[in-house]
Amino acid sequence: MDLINYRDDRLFVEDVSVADIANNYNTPCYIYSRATIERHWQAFDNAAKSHPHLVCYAVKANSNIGVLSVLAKLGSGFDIVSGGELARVIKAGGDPKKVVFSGVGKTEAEIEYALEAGIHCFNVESEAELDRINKVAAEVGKKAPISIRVNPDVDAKTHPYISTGLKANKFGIEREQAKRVYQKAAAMSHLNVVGIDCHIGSQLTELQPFVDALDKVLVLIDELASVGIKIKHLDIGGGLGVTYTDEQPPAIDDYVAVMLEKIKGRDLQLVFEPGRAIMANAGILVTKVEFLKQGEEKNFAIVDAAMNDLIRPSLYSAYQRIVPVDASLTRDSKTYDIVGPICETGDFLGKDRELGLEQGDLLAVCSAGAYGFTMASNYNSRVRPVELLVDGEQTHVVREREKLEDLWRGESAL
Ligand SMILES: Cc1ncc(COP(=O)(O)O)c(C=O)c1O
Ligand SMILES: N[C@@H](CCCC[NH3+])C(=O)O
Repeated sequence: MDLINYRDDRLFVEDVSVADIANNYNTPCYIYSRATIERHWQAFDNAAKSHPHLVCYAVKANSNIGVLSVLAKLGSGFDIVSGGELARVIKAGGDPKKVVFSGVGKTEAEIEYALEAGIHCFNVESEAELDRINKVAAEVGKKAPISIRVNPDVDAKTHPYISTGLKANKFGIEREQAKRVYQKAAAMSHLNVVGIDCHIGSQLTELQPFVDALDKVLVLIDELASVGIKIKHLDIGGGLGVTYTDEQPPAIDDYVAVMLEKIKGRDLQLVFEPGRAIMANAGILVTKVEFLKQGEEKNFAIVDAAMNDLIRPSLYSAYQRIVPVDASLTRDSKTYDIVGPICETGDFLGKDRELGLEQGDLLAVCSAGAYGFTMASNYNSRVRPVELLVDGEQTHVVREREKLEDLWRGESAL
Protein backbone atom coordinates (compact mmCIF):
# COMPACT_ATOMS: atom_id res chain seq x y z
CA MET A 1 0.00 0.00 0.00
CA ASP A 2 1.44 3.33 -1.02
CA LEU A 3 1.18 5.70 1.91
CA ILE A 4 2.12 8.72 -0.16
CA ASN A 5 -0.89 8.98 -2.41
CA TYR A 6 -3.96 10.91 -3.47
CA ARG A 7 -7.21 10.87 -1.55
CA ASP A 8 -9.97 12.61 -3.51
CA ASP A 9 -7.32 14.31 -5.64
CA ARG A 10 -5.42 15.71 -2.63
CA LEU A 11 -1.95 14.38 -1.92
CA PHE A 12 -1.53 12.75 1.50
CA VAL A 13 1.41 11.34 3.41
CA GLU A 14 -0.16 8.67 5.60
CA ASP A 15 -3.17 10.44 7.16
CA VAL A 16 -1.94 14.00 6.79
CA SER A 17 -2.72 16.29 3.88
CA VAL A 18 0.40 17.64 2.22
CA ALA A 19 -1.29 21.01 1.65
CA ASP A 20 -1.91 21.29 5.42
CA ILE A 21 1.73 20.50 6.13
CA ALA A 22 2.90 23.09 3.60
CA ASN A 23 0.62 25.70 5.15
CA ASN A 24 1.80 24.93 8.66
CA TYR A 25 5.51 24.49 8.06
CA ASN A 26 6.16 26.43 4.87
CA THR A 27 7.97 25.32 1.74
CA PRO A 28 10.25 23.90 0.57
CA CYS A 29 9.96 20.96 2.94
CA TYR A 30 10.87 17.31 2.92
CA ILE A 31 8.16 14.99 4.21
CA TYR A 32 8.88 11.37 5.15
CA SER A 33 6.45 8.57 5.96
CA ARG A 34 7.43 6.58 9.02
CA ALA A 35 5.30 3.56 8.14
CA THR A 36 6.85 3.40 4.67
CA ILE A 37 10.39 3.48 6.07
CA GLU A 38 9.45 0.67 8.45
CA ARG A 39 7.76 -1.38 5.72
CA HIS A 40 10.79 -1.18 3.44
CA TRP A 41 13.25 -2.10 6.17
CA GLN A 42 11.06 -4.98 7.29
CA ALA A 43 10.84 -6.25 3.71
CA PHE A 44 14.59 -6.93 3.86
CA ASP A 45 14.46 -8.31 7.37
CA ASN A 46 11.48 -10.61 6.79
CA ALA A 47 12.77 -11.90 3.47
CA ALA A 48 16.07 -12.87 5.12
CA LYS A 49 14.50 -14.36 8.23
CA SER A 50 15.46 -17.96 7.52
CA HIS A 51 19.15 -17.02 7.58
CA PRO A 52 21.46 -15.17 10.01
CA HIS A 53 21.61 -11.62 8.71
CA LEU A 54 22.01 -7.94 9.48
CA VAL A 55 20.24 -5.15 7.60
CA CYS A 56 22.65 -2.22 7.82
CA TYR A 57 20.80 0.81 6.48
CA ALA A 58 23.14 3.07 4.43
CA VAL A 59 23.08 6.30 6.42
CA LYS A 60 24.23 8.45 3.50
CA ALA A 61 20.82 8.04 1.84
CA ASN A 62 19.12 9.97 4.65
CA SER A 63 20.94 10.70 7.88
CA ASN A 64 18.21 12.61 9.66
CA ILE A 65 18.39 11.56 13.32
CA GLY A 66 14.60 11.16 13.47
CA VAL A 67 14.76 8.77 10.53
CA LEU A 68 17.73 6.90 12.02
CA SER A 69 15.90 6.53 15.30
CA VAL A 70 12.89 4.94 13.53
CA LEU A 71 15.29 2.37 12.09
CA ALA A 72 17.24 1.93 15.33
CA LYS A 73 13.98 1.06 17.09
CA LEU A 74 13.42 -1.74 14.56
CA GLY A 75 16.85 -3.14 15.47
CA SER A 76 18.52 -1.99 12.28
CA GLY A 77 22.23 -2.02 11.73
CA PHE A 78 23.88 0.88 9.88
CA ASP A 79 26.39 1.30 7.08
CA ILE A 80 28.41 4.46 7.70
CA VAL A 81 31.08 6.31 5.75
CA SER A 82 32.29 8.92 8.24
CA GLY A 83 32.71 9.74 11.90
CA GLY A 84 29.83 12.17 11.54
CA GLU A 85 27.51 9.39 10.42
CA LEU A 86 28.61 7.25 13.37
CA ALA A 87 27.85 10.13 15.72
CA ARG A 88 24.37 10.44 14.26
CA VAL A 89 23.73 6.70 14.60
CA ILE A 90 24.79 6.78 18.24
CA LYS A 91 22.71 9.89 18.89
CA ALA A 92 19.70 8.16 17.31
CA GLY A 93 20.07 5.18 19.66
CA GLY A 94 21.58 2.83 17.07
CA ASP A 95 23.72 -0.05 18.26
CA PRO A 96 27.40 0.44 17.30
CA LYS A 97 27.85 -3.34 17.38
CA LYS A 98 25.65 -3.43 14.27
CA VAL A 99 27.62 -0.79 12.37
CA VAL A 100 29.78 -1.44 9.32
CA PHE A 101 32.16 1.30 8.24
CA SER A 102 32.68 1.73 4.47
CA GLY A 103 34.54 4.40 2.49
CA VAL A 104 37.92 4.85 0.83
CA GLY A 105 39.37 7.59 3.02
CA LYS A 106 38.91 6.78 6.70
CA THR A 107 41.02 9.08 8.86
CA GLU A 108 42.92 8.02 11.98
CA ALA A 109 40.46 9.94 14.14
CA GLU A 110 37.49 8.21 12.50
CA ILE A 111 39.09 4.79 12.93
CA GLU A 112 39.82 5.46 16.59
CA TYR A 113 36.27 6.71 17.20
CA ALA A 114 34.80 3.60 15.55
CA LEU A 115 37.12 1.29 17.51
CA GLU A 116 36.17 2.94 20.81
CA ALA A 117 32.48 2.67 19.88
CA GLY A 118 32.99 -1.06 19.18
CA ILE A 119 31.61 -1.33 15.64
CA HIS A 120 30.83 -4.63 13.92
CA CYS A 121 33.33 -4.26 11.10
CA PHE A 122 35.54 -1.99 8.99
CA ASN A 123 35.11 -2.52 5.26
CA VAL A 124 38.67 -1.98 4.11
CA GLU A 125 39.19 -0.48 0.67
CA SER A 126 43.00 -0.46 0.24
CA GLU A 127 46.21 -1.93 1.65
CA ALA A 128 47.22 1.45 3.00
CA GLU A 129 43.96 1.56 4.97
CA LEU A 130 44.67 -1.90 6.36
CA ASP A 131 48.02 -0.63 7.68
CA ARG A 132 46.36 2.44 9.16
CA ILE A 133 43.65 0.46 10.95
CA ASN A 134 46.23 -1.95 12.34
CA LYS A 135 48.35 0.95 13.61
CA VAL A 136 45.44 2.80 15.25
CA ALA A 137 44.12 -0.43 16.80
CA ALA A 138 47.57 -1.11 18.27
CA GLU A 139 47.69 2.41 19.74
CA VAL A 140 44.36 1.98 21.49
CA GLY A 141 45.05 -1.63 22.49
CA LYS A 142 42.25 -3.23 20.46
CA LYS A 143 41.80 -5.71 17.63
CA ALA A 144 39.88 -4.25 14.72
CA PRO A 145 37.29 -6.47 13.03
CA ILE A 146 37.74 -6.17 9.26
CA SER A 147 36.33 -7.21 5.91
CA ILE A 148 37.99 -6.47 2.64
CA ARG A 149 35.83 -4.74 0.07
CA VAL A 150 36.43 -6.65 -3.11
CA ASN A 151 36.10 -4.89 -6.44
CA PRO A 152 34.67 -7.66 -8.62
CA ASP A 153 34.94 -5.77 -11.92
CA VAL A 154 31.25 -6.13 -12.70
CA ASP A 155 29.27 -3.54 -14.63
CA ALA A 156 26.31 -2.47 -12.50
CA LYS A 157 24.65 -0.89 -15.57
CA THR A 158 23.79 2.27 -13.72
CA HIS A 159 24.79 5.94 -13.99
CA PRO A 160 28.63 6.13 -14.27
CA TYR A 161 28.86 8.46 -11.26
CA ILE A 162 27.29 5.85 -8.98
CA SER A 163 28.82 2.71 -10.46
CA THR A 164 31.45 1.42 -8.02
CA GLY A 165 32.33 -2.16 -8.94
CA LEU A 166 34.53 -1.67 -11.99
CA LYS A 167 38.33 -1.71 -12.01
CA ALA A 168 38.21 1.87 -13.25
CA ASN A 169 36.42 2.93 -10.03
CA LYS A 170 38.23 4.00 -6.86
CA PHE A 171 36.47 1.45 -4.64
CA GLY A 172 37.66 -1.77 -3.10
CA ILE A 173 40.62 -4.05 -3.74
CA GLU A 174 40.91 -5.83 -7.08
CA ARG A 175 39.74 -9.38 -6.97
CA GLU A 176 43.13 -10.66 -8.17
CA GLN A 177 44.88 -8.95 -5.23
CA ALA A 178 42.31 -9.81 -2.59
CA LYS A 179 43.66 -13.21 -1.49
CA ARG A 180 47.13 -11.85 -0.94
CA VAL A 181 45.78 -8.86 1.00
CA TYR A 182 43.64 -11.15 3.15
CA GLN A 183 46.71 -13.22 3.99
CA LYS A 184 48.55 -10.05 4.93
CA ALA A 185 45.61 -8.95 7.10
CA ALA A 186 45.36 -12.33 8.80
CA ALA A 187 49.00 -11.98 9.86
CA MET A 188 48.59 -8.50 11.33
CA SER A 189 48.60 -8.35 15.10
CA HIS A 190 45.71 -5.94 15.65
CA LEU A 191 43.28 -7.06 12.98
CA ASN A 192 40.64 -9.70 13.16
CA VAL A 193 39.45 -10.92 9.75
CA VAL A 194 35.72 -11.49 10.05
CA GLY A 195 34.09 -10.83 6.71
CA ILE A 196 34.12 -9.97 3.06
CA ASP A 197 32.34 -7.08 1.36
CA CYS A 198 31.24 -6.07 -2.11
CA HIS A 199 29.15 -3.11 -3.31
CA ILE A 200 28.96 -2.52 -7.05
CA GLY A 201 26.84 0.58 -7.38
CA SER A 202 23.54 2.27 -6.74
CA GLN A 203 20.12 2.29 -8.46
CA LEU A 204 20.59 -1.16 -10.01
CA THR A 205 17.46 -2.27 -11.78
CA GLU A 206 18.59 -5.76 -12.76
CA LEU A 207 19.52 -8.76 -10.65
CA GLN A 208 22.22 -10.14 -12.91
CA PRO A 209 25.07 -7.78 -11.88
CA PHE A 210 24.40 -8.62 -8.21
CA VAL A 211 24.54 -12.33 -9.06
CA ASP A 212 27.72 -11.97 -11.12
CA ALA A 213 29.45 -10.09 -8.32
CA LEU A 214 28.30 -12.58 -5.71
CA ASP A 215 29.56 -15.51 -7.79
CA LYS A 216 33.01 -13.96 -7.90
CA VAL A 217 33.02 -13.28 -4.17
CA LEU A 218 31.92 -16.84 -3.35
CA VAL A 219 34.85 -18.24 -5.33
CA LEU A 220 37.15 -16.02 -3.31
CA ILE A 221 35.58 -17.17 -0.03
CA ASP A 222 36.40 -20.77 -1.00
CA GLU A 223 39.96 -19.84 -1.95
CA LEU A 224 40.39 -18.14 1.40
CA ALA A 225 39.03 -21.18 3.23
CA SER A 226 41.64 -23.30 1.47
CA VAL A 227 44.41 -21.19 3.02
CA GLY A 228 42.80 -21.25 6.47
CA ILE A 229 41.00 -17.89 6.41
CA LYS A 230 37.43 -18.35 7.59
CA ILE A 231 34.93 -15.69 6.52
CA LYS A 232 32.07 -15.30 9.00
CA HIS A 233 29.97 -12.70 7.25
CA LEU A 234 29.32 -11.77 3.66
CA ASP A 235 28.36 -8.13 3.12
CA ILE A 236 26.68 -7.78 -0.29
CA GLY A 237 26.40 -3.99 -0.06
CA GLY A 238 23.38 -1.99 -1.13
CA GLY A 239 22.38 -0.72 -4.53
CA LEU A 240 18.93 -2.13 -5.12
CA GLY A 241 17.12 0.36 -7.33
CA VAL A 242 13.68 1.92 -6.99
CA THR A 243 10.99 3.10 -9.37
CA TYR A 244 11.34 6.80 -10.13
CA THR A 245 9.27 6.60 -13.33
CA ASP A 246 8.93 3.36 -15.21
CA GLU A 247 11.95 1.39 -13.96
CA GLN A 248 11.08 -2.09 -12.79
CA PRO A 249 13.72 -3.08 -10.27
CA PRO A 250 13.46 -6.44 -8.55
CA ALA A 251 11.19 -6.46 -5.50
CA ILE A 252 13.08 -6.46 -2.21
CA ASP A 253 11.99 -9.99 -1.31
CA ASP A 254 12.90 -11.37 -4.74
CA TYR A 255 16.34 -9.79 -4.51
CA VAL A 256 16.90 -11.20 -1.02
CA ALA A 257 15.61 -14.64 -2.08
CA VAL A 258 18.08 -14.82 -4.97
CA MET A 259 20.98 -13.80 -2.73
CA LEU A 260 19.98 -16.38 -0.10
CA GLU A 261 19.68 -19.12 -2.69
CA LYS A 262 23.25 -18.43 -3.82
CA ILE A 263 24.71 -18.89 -0.35
CA LYS A 264 22.53 -21.85 0.61
CA GLY A 265 24.30 -24.36 2.82
CA ARG A 266 27.11 -21.94 3.71
CA ASP A 267 27.81 -20.86 7.25
CA LEU A 268 27.78 -17.14 6.49
CA GLN A 269 25.94 -14.25 8.10
CA LEU A 270 24.50 -12.10 5.30
CA VAL A 271 24.87 -8.32 5.62
CA PHE A 272 22.80 -5.91 3.49
CA GLU A 273 23.50 -2.18 3.09
CA PRO A 274 20.36 -0.77 1.47
CA GLY A 275 19.84 2.98 1.39
CA ARG A 276 17.71 4.09 -1.53
CA ALA A 277 15.41 1.04 -1.45
CA ILE A 278 14.38 2.01 2.08
CA MET A 279 14.20 5.78 1.80
CA ALA A 280 13.63 7.04 -1.76
CA ASN A 281 9.94 6.33 -2.00
CA ALA A 282 9.36 7.12 1.67
CA GLY A 283 9.76 10.85 1.05
CA ILE A 284 8.75 13.82 -1.08
CA LEU A 285 10.00 17.37 -1.48
CA VAL A 286 7.21 19.94 -1.49
CA THR A 287 7.68 23.24 -3.23
CA LYS A 288 5.58 26.26 -4.19
CA VAL A 289 5.33 27.95 -7.58
CA GLU A 290 6.69 31.47 -7.14
CA PHE A 291 6.31 32.66 -10.72
CA LEU A 292 5.33 31.40 -14.14
CA LYS A 293 7.47 32.73 -16.93
CA GLN A 294 6.59 32.21 -20.59
CA GLY A 295 9.57 32.40 -22.91
CA GLU A 296 9.54 32.19 -26.67
CA GLU A 297 11.05 28.73 -26.56
CA LYS A 298 10.23 27.51 -23.08
CA ASN A 299 7.75 27.92 -20.28
CA PHE A 300 9.30 28.05 -16.85
CA ALA A 301 7.74 27.38 -13.50
CA ILE A 302 10.04 29.05 -10.99
CA VAL A 303 9.58 27.26 -7.68
CA ASP A 304 10.96 27.83 -4.19
CA ALA A 305 13.05 24.63 -4.15
CA ALA A 306 16.29 24.44 -6.08
CA MET A 307 19.36 22.37 -6.86
CA ASN A 308 20.72 23.14 -3.42
CA ASP A 309 17.71 21.33 -1.92
CA LEU A 310 17.65 18.41 -4.37
CA ILE A 311 20.69 18.04 -6.59
CA ARG A 312 19.92 14.70 -8.27
CA PRO A 313 18.29 16.17 -11.41
CA SER A 314 21.21 18.58 -11.94
CA LEU A 315 23.98 16.14 -11.02
CA TYR A 316 22.84 12.93 -12.70
CA SER A 317 20.11 14.23 -15.03
CA ALA A 318 17.91 12.13 -12.77
CA TYR A 319 14.19 12.10 -13.49
CA GLN A 320 11.88 12.43 -10.51
CA ARG A 321 8.13 12.75 -10.98
CA ILE A 322 6.66 16.15 -10.14
CA VAL A 323 2.96 16.15 -9.29
CA PRO A 324 0.43 18.71 -8.07
CA VAL A 325 -0.37 18.60 -4.36
CA ASP A 326 -3.98 19.44 -5.21
CA ALA A 327 -4.98 17.63 -8.39
CA SER A 328 -8.55 18.88 -8.16
CA LEU A 329 -7.60 22.37 -9.33
CA THR A 330 -8.54 22.92 -12.95
CA ARG A 331 -5.84 24.62 -14.95
CA ASP A 332 -4.78 24.74 -18.59
CA SER A 333 -1.79 22.51 -18.94
CA LYS A 334 1.44 23.49 -20.62
CA THR A 335 4.94 22.08 -20.91
CA TYR A 336 7.15 23.56 -18.21
CA ASP A 337 10.71 23.36 -17.04
CA ILE A 338 10.49 23.34 -13.24
CA VAL A 339 13.40 25.51 -12.11
CA GLY A 340 14.68 26.98 -8.87
CA PRO A 341 15.91 30.48 -7.97
CA ILE A 342 19.62 29.60 -8.11
CA CYS A 343 21.86 31.44 -10.53
CA GLU A 344 22.78 28.45 -12.69
CA THR A 345 21.15 27.15 -15.85
CA GLY A 346 21.69 23.68 -14.40
CA ASP A 347 19.30 24.53 -11.58
CA PHE A 348 16.24 22.50 -12.45
CA LEU A 349 14.08 19.87 -10.78
CA GLY A 350 12.43 18.66 -13.96
CA LYS A 351 12.33 19.45 -17.64
CA ASP A 352 9.48 19.41 -20.14
CA ARG A 353 6.77 18.51 -17.65
CA GLU A 354 3.15 18.71 -18.73
CA LEU A 355 1.40 20.48 -15.86
CA GLY A 356 -1.48 22.88 -15.25
CA LEU A 357 -0.09 25.57 -12.96
CA GLU A 358 -0.80 28.92 -11.37
CA GLN A 359 1.38 31.06 -9.16
CA GLY A 360 1.16 29.83 -5.57
CA ASP A 361 0.38 26.20 -6.47
CA LEU A 362 2.11 23.46 -4.53
CA LEU A 363 4.07 20.71 -6.24
CA ALA A 364 5.57 17.52 -4.85
CA VAL A 365 8.80 16.09 -6.20
CA CYS A 366 8.38 12.35 -5.72
CA SER A 367 10.88 9.71 -4.57
CA ALA A 368 12.94 12.33 -2.76
CA GLY A 369 13.52 10.54 0.56
CA ALA A 370 16.97 9.24 -0.43
CA TYR A 371 19.93 11.42 -1.45
CA GLY A 372 17.72 14.48 -1.15
CA PHE A 373 18.36 16.36 2.08
CA THR A 374 21.69 14.58 2.64
CA MET A 375 23.06 16.14 -0.55
CA ALA A 376 21.50 19.54 0.10
CA SER A 377 23.70 22.59 0.60
CA ASN A 378 23.47 26.24 1.49
CA TYR A 379 24.53 27.33 -2.00
CA ASN A 380 23.38 30.89 -2.76
CA SER A 381 23.09 31.24 1.03
CA ARG A 382 19.79 29.45 0.91
CA VAL A 383 18.43 27.89 4.07
CA ARG A 384 17.99 24.15 3.72
CA PRO A 385 14.42 22.82 3.81
CA VAL A 386 12.71 21.71 6.98
CA GLU A 387 12.32 17.93 7.38
CA LEU A 388 9.08 16.43 8.66
CA LEU A 389 8.24 12.89 9.65
CA VAL A 390 4.60 11.84 9.38
CA ASP A 391 3.45 9.07 11.67
CA GLY A 392 -0.23 8.27 11.07
CA GLU A 393 -2.07 11.50 11.86
CA GLN A 394 0.93 13.16 13.50
CA THR A 395 3.56 15.36 11.87
CA HIS A 396 6.87 15.79 13.67
CA VAL A 397 9.55 18.30 12.83
CA VAL A 398 12.71 16.19 12.80
CA ARG A 399 15.34 18.85 13.19
CA GLU A 400 18.56 18.25 15.04
CA ARG A 401 19.27 20.57 17.90
CA GLU A 402 23.03 19.97 17.87
CA LYS A 403 25.22 20.94 14.99
CA LEU A 404 27.12 18.04 13.45
CA GLU A 405 30.36 19.59 14.69
CA ASP A 406 29.02 19.33 18.22
CA LEU A 407 28.05 15.69 17.78
CA TRP A 408 31.50 14.70 16.59
CA ARG A 409 34.38 17.06 15.94
CA GLY A 410 36.86 14.79 14.20
CA GLU A 411 40.33 16.11 13.72
CA SER A 412 39.71 18.68 11.03
CA ALA A 413 36.76 20.60 12.44
CA LEU A 414 38.60 22.23 15.31
C1 LIG B 1 29.41 1.08 0.36
C2 LIG B 1 28.00 1.44 0.09
N1 LIG B 1 27.03 0.76 0.70
C3 LIG B 1 25.73 1.03 0.51
C4 LIG B 1 25.33 2.04 -0.34
C5 LIG B 1 23.88 2.30 -0.48
O1 LIG B 1 23.47 2.19 -1.76
P1 LIG B 1 21.94 2.31 -2.16
O2 LIG B 1 21.42 3.56 -1.61
O3 LIG B 1 22.01 2.29 -3.61
O4 LIG B 1 21.27 1.09 -1.58
C6 LIG B 1 26.30 2.77 -1.03
C7 LIG B 1 25.93 3.79 -2.03
O5 LIG B 1 25.86 3.42 -3.22
C8 LIG B 1 27.67 2.47 -0.79
O6 LIG B 1 28.62 3.18 -1.39
N1 LIG C 1 23.77 10.17 -4.54
C1 LIG C 1 23.44 9.12 -5.48
C2 LIG C 1 23.68 7.77 -4.92
C3 LIG C 1 25.04 7.63 -4.37
C4 LIG C 1 25.28 6.31 -3.84
C5 LIG C 1 26.36 6.38 -2.83
N2 LIG C 1 27.27 5.31 -2.89
C6 LIG C 1 22.03 9.30 -6.01
O1 LIG C 1 21.37 10.19 -5.64
O2 LIG C 1 21.58 8.57 -6.83
